[in-house]
Amino acid sequence: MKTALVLASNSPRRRQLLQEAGLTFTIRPSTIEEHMDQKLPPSQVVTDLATQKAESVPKNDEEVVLGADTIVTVDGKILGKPSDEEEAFKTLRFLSGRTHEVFTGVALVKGKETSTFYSRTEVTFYELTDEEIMRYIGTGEPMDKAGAYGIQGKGALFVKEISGDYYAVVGLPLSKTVRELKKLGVSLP
Ligand SMILES: Cc1cn([C@H]2C[C@H](O)[C@@H](COP(=O)(O)OP(=O)(O)OP(=O)(O)O)O2)c(=O)[nH]c1=O
Repeated sequence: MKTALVLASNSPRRRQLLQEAGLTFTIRPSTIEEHMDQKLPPSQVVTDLATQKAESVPKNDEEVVLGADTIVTVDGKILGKPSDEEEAFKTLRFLSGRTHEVFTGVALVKGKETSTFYSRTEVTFYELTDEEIMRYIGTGEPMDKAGAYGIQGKGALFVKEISGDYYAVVGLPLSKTVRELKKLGVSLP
């Protein structure tokens, strides 16, 4: 019996990345409240949240459930999704002209076993003017994204340098995920 993949996510980006990789899967989004403990290391924050998401959805014995979480950190401060435009502005001001880290955690649940891994990517932004930030916020792009930007969208214009997995910044370390899924019996058709 082939193992089927379930994506425990509402994120259109995660869906699209897995589709583009050629995987077939069912979407069963998790509805957990995301609570982050700012005192924990970011790698643990993202793997914990990914685990909570993946373990919260129902599955059968032939299914592997994938949950993921992405956060941005700078100076030891964790930045999730902005709650409003003002917070998006403050976040982007904060990220302007400096290097931040993007952590994405992934959890894969099969039967009673949960395995996790994470990816860390460094992203450096050019100096941003207030006008540039305001114009960007006007596009609506920052509001559902960690760190208030999307590297796959107009946020790309802020990026001076990136070191690590681009796809992990978008929301899923794709090549690593496909490799780990293969070990659990989920393979490309
Ligand atoms: C930094 C960055 C984040 N993001 C997104 C990826 C994630 O979808 C989002 C962070 O929020 P998450 O809480 O990781 O995910 P989500 O709420 O969108 O989806 P779900 O919990 O149902 O899986 O930020 C981008 O799309 N581009 C970027 O450049």
